[in-house]
Amino acid sequence: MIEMINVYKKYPNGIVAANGIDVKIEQGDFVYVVGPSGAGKTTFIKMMYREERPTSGDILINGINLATLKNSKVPLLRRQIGVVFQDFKLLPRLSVYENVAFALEVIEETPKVIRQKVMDVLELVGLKGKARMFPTELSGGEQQRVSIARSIVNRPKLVIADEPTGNLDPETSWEIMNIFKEINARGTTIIMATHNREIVNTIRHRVIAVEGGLITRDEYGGEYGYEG
Ligand SMILES: Nc1ncnc2c1ncn2[C@@H]1O[C@H](COP(=O)(O)OP(=O)(O)OP(=O)(O)O)[C@@H](O)[C@H]1O
Repeated sequence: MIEMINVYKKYPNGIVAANGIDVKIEQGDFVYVVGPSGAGKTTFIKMMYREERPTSGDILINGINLATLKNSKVPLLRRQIGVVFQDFKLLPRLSVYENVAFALEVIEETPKVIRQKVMDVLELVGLKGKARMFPTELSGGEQQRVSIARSIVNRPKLVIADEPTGNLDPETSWEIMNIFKEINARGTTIIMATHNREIVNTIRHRVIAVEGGLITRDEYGGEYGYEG
């Protein structure tokens, strides 16, 4: 379970990107975070994996308070949270297999366990046959599949995605959504910031709307509700 209590975030330039956010997200929820550009969506989700620290307030993830968590404990936290970005952030010199294995190797898994886990997730995302290829040899959709495989290889209970379909064509975006659906069906919480109105209005889930650093709407099965 994730809980934010009166979370406030002011950047050094004086911009307030979170202005007293209170929210609870239960294990297994699927949440879209929507809102206009500059509303504070990325800040909201960055605070959930401690990419940003709140200026004040508490952020509890399964009992761990991210507001006070020591920097030395952040790598351990990150292994429990999968993160997916709009621009994939794959390592260009590593193969598909190595990009995914990298996340496991840092926790000193045995080669046999690594191989099994990597091939299992590559199968889940439909890329088992492309394990030896390099990111530049893949389509955008395939690169996003690798990035999703990497995010779930440690079997995190939470996957956070910031505009995961932002660089993809509509058909590929639906395919990527199917993978998130599969991950969510296994009990993993998904928190996804998105500008994709069609997806939000078609595959209905909880919608948290952020505007001016505040949650202005929080609705199960809600609509996208913005023009942009
Ligand atoms: N590192 C930073 N330093 C200073 N200001 C920042 C920083 N990151 C974001 N901001 C500001 O905080 C506000 C919220 O930004 P944020 O990226 O969270 O919005 P967003 O809703 O994700 O926008 P978009 O949909 O365009 O990605 C904006 O005014 C932005 O300029």
